[in-house]
Amino acid sequence: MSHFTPNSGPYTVVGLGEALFDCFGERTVLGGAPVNLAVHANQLLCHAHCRGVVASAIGSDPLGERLQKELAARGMTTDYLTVVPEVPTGTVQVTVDVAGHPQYEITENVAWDGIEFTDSLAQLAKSCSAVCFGTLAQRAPISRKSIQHFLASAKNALRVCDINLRQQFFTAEVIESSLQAANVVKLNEEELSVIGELLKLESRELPVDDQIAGLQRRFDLSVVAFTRGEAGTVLYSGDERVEGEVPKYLRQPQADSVGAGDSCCAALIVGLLLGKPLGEIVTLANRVGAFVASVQGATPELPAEILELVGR
Ligand SMILES: Nc1ncnc2c1ncn2[C@@H]1O[C@H](COP(=O)(O)OP(=O)(O)O)[C@@H](O)[C@H]1O
Ligand SMILES: O=C(O)C(=O)C[C@H](O)[C@H](O)COP(=O)(O)O
Repeated sequence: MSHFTPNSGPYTVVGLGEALFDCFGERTVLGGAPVNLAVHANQLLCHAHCRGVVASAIGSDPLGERLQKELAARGMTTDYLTVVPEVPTGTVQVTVDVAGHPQYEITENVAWDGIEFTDSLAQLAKSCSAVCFGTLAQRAPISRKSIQHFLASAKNALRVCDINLRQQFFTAEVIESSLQAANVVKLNEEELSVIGELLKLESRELPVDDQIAGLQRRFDLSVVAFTRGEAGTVLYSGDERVEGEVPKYLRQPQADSVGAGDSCCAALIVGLLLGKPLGEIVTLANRVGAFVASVQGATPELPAEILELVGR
């Protein structure tokens, strides 16, 4: 595949996988890459009667209830959250260095490890416009199977793999099958290097552009998004390589870059669905990512000047 042809909407963008709370000491905030992604896609698209949706599982506990309330407060459906009563809602301990870069300690045996492929998820898979998934939620077999089923059923959708390699929770096999199932991939330099090694890509010792060309040759990818923190995002599609200006937002005290990647990925998906040129998409992705990196937490309200870029 060299290009994705968007349909005319209305669009449903699904964040599929871990739904959890990021814990910064005593402060706990909504998190999980698929949740962050869906919240931002919902903000960017809701003016056009489109939506971001979280497909995950929560425990039968106060954090599970809070997760439902937080999504509802953002005007989002909780219909695709199943309850797994025996285990807790997911949590992640986040530590942030002086530059605002996070490190994650992800709790095991939690509700999002047990996402079942229910009839309602099967319907969602058939009807959604885009689904974003990663490797972390595939660490346990129940969720791994459901994610694979979902992707196999989402034949007409943009299937975006935000690879998000976390701790020891990935294998070469999961990376390989995820890249096979995807038509768009988002990754950063460290992830590119780990993937190159694990999949024994011939291009793994070459400069980044050549490594990405190697990835494009090996997998059927319409777009590769390469994220570089404050240096901004680069998009690769066919022979095109597009980068853009990275805006400067005043960094708030206590700012952290948690969620910058997820929000940037949401902007990428929205831009592709709306059929925007790659140059406009990279501008939007850089703005959204830079804004989220300048504030505390992963799911802030986006400013009007960003929403206007998608035609609000
Ligand atoms: N400190 C920053 N200043 C400006 N833009 C940023 C900053 N951090 C992230 N971004 C934007 O967000 C995108 C994704 O952030 P990054 O932290 O690189 O994601 P990932 O989670 O994929 O490693 C970057 O490519 C860039 O566009
Ligand atoms: O789900 C995970 O993988 C987590 O570790 C929880 C975090 O909320 C997000 O992942 C943040 O993701 P970034 O946008 O890459 O900063």
